[in-house]
Amino acid sequence: MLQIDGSYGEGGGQILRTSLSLAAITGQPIAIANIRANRSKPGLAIQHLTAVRAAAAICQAQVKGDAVGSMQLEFIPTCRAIAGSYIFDVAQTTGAGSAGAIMLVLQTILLPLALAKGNSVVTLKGGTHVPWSPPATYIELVYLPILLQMGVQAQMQVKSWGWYPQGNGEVELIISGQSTPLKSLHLVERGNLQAVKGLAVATQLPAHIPQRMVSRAENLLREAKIKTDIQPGKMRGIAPGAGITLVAEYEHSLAGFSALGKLGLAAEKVAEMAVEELLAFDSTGAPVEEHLADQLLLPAALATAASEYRVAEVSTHLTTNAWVIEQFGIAKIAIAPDTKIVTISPTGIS
Ligand SMILES: Nc1ncnc2c1ncn2[C@@H]1O[C@H](COP(=O)(O)OP(=O)(O)OP(=O)(O)O)[C@@H](O)[C@H]1O
Repeated sequence: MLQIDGSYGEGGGQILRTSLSLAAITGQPIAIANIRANRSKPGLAIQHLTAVRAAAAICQAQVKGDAVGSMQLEFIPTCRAIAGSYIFDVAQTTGAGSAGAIMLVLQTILLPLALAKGNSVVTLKGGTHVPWSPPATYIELVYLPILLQMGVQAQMQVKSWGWYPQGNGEVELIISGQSTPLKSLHLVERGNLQAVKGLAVATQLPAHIPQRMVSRAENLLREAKIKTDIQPGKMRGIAPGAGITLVAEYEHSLAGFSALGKLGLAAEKVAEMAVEELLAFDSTGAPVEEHLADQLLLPAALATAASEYRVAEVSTHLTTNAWVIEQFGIAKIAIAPDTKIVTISPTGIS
């Protein structure tokens, strides 16, 4: 059984999720200790427990330690991931509604199911746009399009938006499984910034809220001489909420920046937060932003050939995720401190 130390580096939930994905892909039994040891409330939170249950369902794993607050987990797959129809609902994990981040659950099972034979339809219920996780719009407009370049065929539709704290959002994910390895990724040069696209959304709030986010973002970006195409939308959701995701479309790359509204925060301010992040990233010249940087390691480690990409920032999420992947012996990962080029050399899955 492979032993993983959950307190390594960042010591957060990603160590668990990447380990679960790799266990479901390789069939490798794992034992994780010190889960989320570096967080103020360590151990499995609802989102993480839902990810454990989801990963266990797709590879029919035997699991010990799957309880809220648990800092130890044993996860023994009885097979590699199997395509099928699945429903994962954070409310079923808790017995009550929750805004547990379902995009992190999605990322746990996506690659195992994409590499399985046959198609999968997955419904996920919970928080779709919640802090400290990729918003569903980011997954749809940035993460999945980049994965498509690597050969991962998956479409996602947000049926209902789930914000913190009520959650109760819903997405449907359709994955065309292929049982073939992925193509490598080369994002060292990004080319010119062609346009900034995006989506500003509100649920159960007046239509002027998304419109004001769009106007403010477009004005700021036009001042910076950037072409824009940002759409406002009034969407379905059980509670009031608002947010914006902007996508910088470079010739060879995509980068996403999101901000969430909250009571007392002007719609214009939400737009400004996302634009500020985008402009700061643009000035780095890098093709890959901080969040995508850690999220691309796993698909790159599963590719047929070496991948390389240049990142704006070397985060502890990036270095920690690289360490987790190396524990499974499926890739060697190097991060050059001067050029910030990440090189992933897959060694194959036995
Ligand atoms: N605004 C964002 N856009 C895209 N991705 C994001 C954004 N914010 C966070 N992420 C991604 O969400 C993931 C969060 O990982 P992290 O280890 O912090 O896990 P966590 O399960 O949320 O738990 P923890 O509570 O332990 O921090 C990372 O992959 C990070 O890049």
